[in-house]
Amino acid sequence: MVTVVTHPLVQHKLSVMRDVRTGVKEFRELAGELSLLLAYEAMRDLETVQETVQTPITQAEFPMLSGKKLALVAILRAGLIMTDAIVQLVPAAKVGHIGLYRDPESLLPVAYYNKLPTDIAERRVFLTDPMLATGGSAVAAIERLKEAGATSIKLMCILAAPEGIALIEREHPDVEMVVAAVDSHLNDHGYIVPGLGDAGDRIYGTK
Ligand SMILES: O=P(O)(O)OC[C@H]1O[C@H](OP(=O)(O)OP(=O)(O)O)[C@H](O)[C@@H]1O
Ligand SMILES: O=c1cc[nH]c(=O)[nH]1
Ligand SMILES: [Mg+2]
Repeated sequence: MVTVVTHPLVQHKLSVMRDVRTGVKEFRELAGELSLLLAYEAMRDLETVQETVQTPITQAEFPMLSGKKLALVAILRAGLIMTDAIVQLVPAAKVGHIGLYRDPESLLPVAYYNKLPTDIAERRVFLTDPMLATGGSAVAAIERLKEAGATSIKLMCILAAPEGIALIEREHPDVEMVVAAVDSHLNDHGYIVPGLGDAGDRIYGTK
């Protein structure tokens, strides 16, 4: 299942990120802001329980977060910008990192790092990567998470291609996706069209 966050604030920020004239500083800031807005939607179904709170006026019952604890997992590099932002909203969440880069010729993911919270099986996992293109990187990351025992995984992306969404739905139908937009298609180099270019390079200024 995929949820597209159509809120005008999300769409405006994404449109500015797409603009080739948007520089590193603004791109990073927008990616962080968009991540917070996506997390607001992705975490909509977090469980709460009524707890007694003493306000300055009286005592009453109010909702507090309950249920499974959270883990934010970034697909390196680009996913880091998202977890760095989202952890501000959920400071008790543990953060994991899965290092993958996409081989430019084969477009297949190459793994170089894996560090996950040891109790990930007991946590709700929010996996972040700004770009879901062929879906190969996200599928590889989900496999690492499931091998480590994760049973509740939501994938958060800024931009997705139909090809990537179809692959996740086929390989991991239990993984819900929350994205800001679904673009038209992939070009011959596996880039999302119209897209926003190479997210990692635009975040870190490496090209
Ligand atoms: O869906 P896919 O076809 O696998 O492509 C998407 C992947 O490509 C980009 O990472 P990249 O390999 O450029 O690495 P980086 O984050 O280190 O820049 C992006 O951040 C995703 O991880
Ligand atoms: O369009 C794309 C596809 C993969 N990775 C990116 O950063 N951008
Ligand atoms: Mg990557």
